[in-house]
Amino acid sequence: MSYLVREIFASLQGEGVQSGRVAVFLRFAECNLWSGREADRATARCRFCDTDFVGGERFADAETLADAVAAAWPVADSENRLAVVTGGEPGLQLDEALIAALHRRGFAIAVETNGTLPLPPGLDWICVSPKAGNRLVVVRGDELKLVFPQDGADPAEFESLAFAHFLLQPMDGAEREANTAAALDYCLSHPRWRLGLQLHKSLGLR
Ligand SMILES: C[S@@+](CC[C@H](N)C(=O)[O-])C[C@H]1O[C@@H](n2cnc3c(N)ncnc32)[C@H](O)[C@@H]1O
Ligand SMILES: Nc1nc2[nH]cc(C(=O)O)c2c(=O)[nH]1
Ligand code: SF4
Ligand SMILES: [Mg+2]
Repeated sequence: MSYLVREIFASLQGEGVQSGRVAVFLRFAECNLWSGREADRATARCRFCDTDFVGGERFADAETLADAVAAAWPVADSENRLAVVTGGEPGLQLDEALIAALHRRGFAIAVETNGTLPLPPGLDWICVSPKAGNRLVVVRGDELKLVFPQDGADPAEFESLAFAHFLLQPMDGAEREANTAAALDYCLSHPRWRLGLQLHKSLGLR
């Protein structure tokens, strides 16, 4: 299978429980909840996206793509390699062949997903970020990272799911400050939830 990739870059994981860890980001093009065009945002199934995932480069097969990810690892040795597979929605393209090819190159593989599409087996870390009004099919994993607040996605709805960590990530945009205060308040009164801030944005990283 071939893959349409928006970008590949090294940075720190800026989100979630693994925040601060060095990673290569593999950002796939395309999402099942938004076209990525501003003209469609108001009618999309997910309307607050902070990411440009339109277009990119086509990789012919898993080996070629895994080579490009490995080439982006910032140091010569392969200690503690992590690939964060994101998008767009990685559930559209990520498959077992790519997982195997990345594992062969020494990467642990984390995925950032909206949880509405089934994932292939073999992932090392699954982060699901639910989008209000869109049914989850990925109902277990390592972290559930809810962008907060969202009308129609009360944190309490997700607490019975089989995740090891529950995080609120303030919705970025015009209301970021107010959303951060609201998320902090929620966590202070609901200790199961941990506040997750987008480290890369405050550091000016990608
Ligand atoms: C761009 S998405 C790509 C992965 C996948 N489609 C998803 O939604 O999880 C990466 C992460 O950014 C989060 N995100 C998107 N827009 C955001 C915003 N405006 N503020 C805070 N987090 C946001 C998503 O919820 C997700 O956890
Ligand atoms: N540094 C950095 N960390 C991230 N964690 C999740 C990201 C994403 O867009 O999925 C992201 C991102 O875009 N940059
Ligand atoms: S599901 Fe993820 S990639 Fe798709 S529009 Fe929403 S935040 Fe962006
Ligand atoms: Mg991002």
